[in-house]
Amino acid sequence: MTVVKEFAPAKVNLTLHVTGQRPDGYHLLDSLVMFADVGDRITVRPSDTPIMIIKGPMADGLPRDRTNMVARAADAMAVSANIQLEKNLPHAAGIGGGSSDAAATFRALSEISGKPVPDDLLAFGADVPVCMNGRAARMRGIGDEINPVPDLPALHAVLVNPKLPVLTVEVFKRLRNHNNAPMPDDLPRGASSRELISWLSEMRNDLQEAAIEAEPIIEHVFNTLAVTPGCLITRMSGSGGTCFGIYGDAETAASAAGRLRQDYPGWWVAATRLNG
Ligand SMILES: C[C@@](CO)(OP(=O)(O)O)[C@H](O)COP(=O)(O)OP(=O)(O)OC[C@H]1O[C@@H](n2ccc(N)nc2=O)[C@H](O)[C@@H]1O
Ligand SMILES: Nc1ncnc2c1ncn2[C@@H]1O[C@H](COP(=O)(O)OP(=O)(O)O)[C@@H](O)[C@H]1O
Repeated sequence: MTVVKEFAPAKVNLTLHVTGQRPDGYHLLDSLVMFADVGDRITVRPSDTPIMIIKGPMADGLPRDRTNMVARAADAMAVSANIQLEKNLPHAAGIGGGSSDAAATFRALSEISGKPVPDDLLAFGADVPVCMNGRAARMRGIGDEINPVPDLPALHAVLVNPKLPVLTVEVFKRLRNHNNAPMPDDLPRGASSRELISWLSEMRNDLQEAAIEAEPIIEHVFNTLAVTPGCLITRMSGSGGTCFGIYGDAETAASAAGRLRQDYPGWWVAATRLNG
């Protein structure tokens, strides 16, 4: 029997500039996005009845009905399948878990059925188009303008989430400045990792203040990461609460992650490579 497996990587917003707001309330963004080597896993098998099985360390609390992003993607494709979601990423965490799951489901169902994925991926969430692409990209518009940025160096990072959900809509609601400067036109393509990190230090996540207001523990997560040995830069991803630190090599990142796990057993901590 055909079995298709797809990886749904965590999305990391290295930068997230909010540059305007449309009359319908949606915000214009300018974001440099990379994808991690940690993520969820989707396994799809043909089945006469649609089945969704959710397991994995972060499965608790996820919707198990047809509102789950995996089920939404399957229903939109009108492909009956047995879909297993191994949930490894925290949810409502600013790392696009639901969007990445939807994108992986679209890819897998397209492969088993031969059907194309829907044209309007944005209708499933502002992060779904960039997750469908799955590679480092500059994301603009409200998430619909995706330009691949192929020549970035890989980065060694630690992702930390305090396991408190942060709702994206609540963060945007608290945002006071809706018109901030975009990133420079030219991104540091072909840069070394040191050069990229130095460039990032001039960039922002414009949602950070609003996210901390919504969930003050994010500031603690951020400050805790910032003082881990070898941490070169600390940022928040998306609308939070996941923060990340970047390190010079995989060993330094792994040792920071080990220390954080020991000190904060209630937090989700992952050492990861962000792929360029
Ligand atoms: C902020 C970002 C940055 O990558 O990441 P996350 O924090 O979700 O990971 C995304 O734009 C989120 O994408 P996604 O989580 O798919 O958002 P959606 O479900 O489409 O929107 C949730 C709510 O966020 C607000 N929203 C979202 C995107 C956008 N460009 N402007 C907005 O104002 C709207 O209030 C919307 O109702
Ligand atoms: N497969 C899924 N994985 C994660 N969240 C999902 C999924 N399906 C539906 N959701 C819902 O989507 C919301 C956003 O979750 P997620 O995509 O993880 O966060 P974020 O938008 O912060 O990146 C949560 O409230 C969650 O309950």
